[in-house]
Formats: sequence, C-alpha cells, structure tokens
Amino acid sequence: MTTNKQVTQQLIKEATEMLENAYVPYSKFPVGASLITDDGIIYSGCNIENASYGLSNCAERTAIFKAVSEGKKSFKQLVVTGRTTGPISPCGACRQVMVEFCEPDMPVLLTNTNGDKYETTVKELLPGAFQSEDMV
Ligand SMILES: O=c1ccn([C@H]2C[C@H](O)[C@@H](CO)O2)c(=O)[nH]1
Ligand SMILES: [Zn+2]
Repeated sequence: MTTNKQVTQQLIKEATEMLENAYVPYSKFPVGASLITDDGIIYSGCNIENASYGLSNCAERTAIFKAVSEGKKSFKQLVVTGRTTGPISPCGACRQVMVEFCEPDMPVLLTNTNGDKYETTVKELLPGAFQSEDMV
C-alpha cells in the first residue's frame, strides 16, 4: 500500500528532478512541479522560457497541461519547488489554471530545495477566483 506521505515524497522527488529540465536562460530560476491524477499517474513539468519573455510557461502550467493533454482532468495533489529562500509562491496565471482543472480543496504543497514546506489548497491560493460558473 502506498501512503499519502509516500506519494508526497515521490511528488517532491519528481518536481525536484524537473529543475534539471527547466529552460531558463533569462531568469536562471528553475522551477519544478509534479501533479498526481486520481488514478495515480504523475505528470511533472518545468518552466520553459522564451526570448519573448511573456511567452514563458511556468512549471505548474507545464505539468497541468501535460496531464490535460493526456486526457486527465481529475487530480489529487500538486507539488511545486524552486531554489527560493522560503516555499515557492505560484504566479497568478498558474493559480487561475489550477482553479480551472483542480477541485477547490485539492492540496497544493509549496516547497523549496531546502525542504521548507507550506501546505495549502487551490481555493486558498486564489480566493474569489473567476470561474466558468460566473459566465451566466
Ligand atoms: O511558481 C512559479 C514561479 C515562477 N516560475 C517561473 C516563471 C519564470 O520562468 C521564472 C521567473 O519568474 O520562474 C514558475 O515556473 N513557477
Ligand atoms: Zn506561474
């Protein structure tokens, strides 16, 4: 049997490995994210930058889009890591994308390579989010 703790450890490991794949010639700030589906498949991603800076994609969105593009839309947990002094903080765009694809109470673990951790949820990260239900 795999415990929640073991799953979290695996997500942290895979998010950390993603730091090596980050394409960050501009910021030199690698970020890794790892997401597990309800059926236990892990999708991980890194940030991918562009010379046209605004086209850069964050690690969180890379992981979520990888999963969605494989037909997955039901998720259990997301882990994000970076070389920050405290736990990393996802940008507004990623918080909005989390709201689109993850349940409000889904756990999100923000961490860093020192092992600092902040456990939160999708709804705590973006209270009052704009959602499809708002378009009546
Ligand atoms: O949670 C975060 C915060 C930042 N970045 C990326 C965007 C950009 O490539 C670099 C600097 O902002 O870090 C992420 O991928 N996730
Ligand atoms: Zn982001």
